[in-house]
Amino acid sequence: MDNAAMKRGVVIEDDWPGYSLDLFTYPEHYHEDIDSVYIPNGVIMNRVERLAHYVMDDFGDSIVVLCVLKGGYKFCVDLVEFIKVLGRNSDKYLETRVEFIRLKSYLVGELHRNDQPTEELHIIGSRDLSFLRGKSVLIVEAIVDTGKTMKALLKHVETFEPKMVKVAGLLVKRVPNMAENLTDYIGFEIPNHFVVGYALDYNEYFRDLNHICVISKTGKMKYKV
Ligand SMILES: O=P(O)(O)OC[C@H]1O[C@H](OP(=O)(O)OP(=O)(O)O)[C@H](O)[C@@H]1O
Ligand code: HPA
Repeated sequence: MDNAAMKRGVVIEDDWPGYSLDLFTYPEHYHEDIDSVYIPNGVIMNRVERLAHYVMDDFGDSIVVLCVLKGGYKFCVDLVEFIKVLGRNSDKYLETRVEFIRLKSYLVGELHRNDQPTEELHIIGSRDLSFLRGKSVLIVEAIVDTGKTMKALLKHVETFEPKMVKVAGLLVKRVPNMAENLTDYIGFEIPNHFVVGYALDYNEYFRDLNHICVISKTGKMKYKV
């Protein structure tokens, strides 16, 4: 596989319908709210393990992992766990310090409402990132959609003069005017659908779903605010 293809991660094509819900287990109360299992949990986990290998190969002996809340928490936990396991089973140990950051979009004063991104982004957690100075930083984010969040965060992080910054995005959406080269480690490149699960939410619902799923019309209506 060439470098460019590897960089895109697992590419999920536009016509991928996902797996029938009957083939997997999931919380029964979401039965009407999701259309399909888009990426099963086991596939996510194996891909995260692969990304942990890439991270191990690229970084020296220590990193600061900057987890973007809330969506990034599952990916962050699993990625760091795989990095630790790899370290115990090889002659290289990558020390990880984990920090958290939360971004809030202002305009209507709320985080993403329904599935519509709002405009301006402000850091609301861990504003002072001076501990990043001179450090190797890995930003861990669940999804890069319009790329606005990541662009704003990268700009903010760079002001603290880290030694290097890389971005791990579990999902990158294929959207018009897709922001190229924001993400160094991509789990999956996905079509422009609103997805939930594996800590990704729709108005705070579905974070407790282990698979990544496509929300149904019923689900959108039911949890609309
Ligand atoms: O590329 P973008 O279009 O900027 O979208 C990506 C961001 O949107 C979501 O966060 P959200 O604001 O919904 O907060 P949450 O993770 O706390 O739910 C997601 O977790 C990313 O951080
Ligand atoms: O597809 C998505 N799902 C959940 N949260 C998101 N934030 C941006 N895009 C998405």
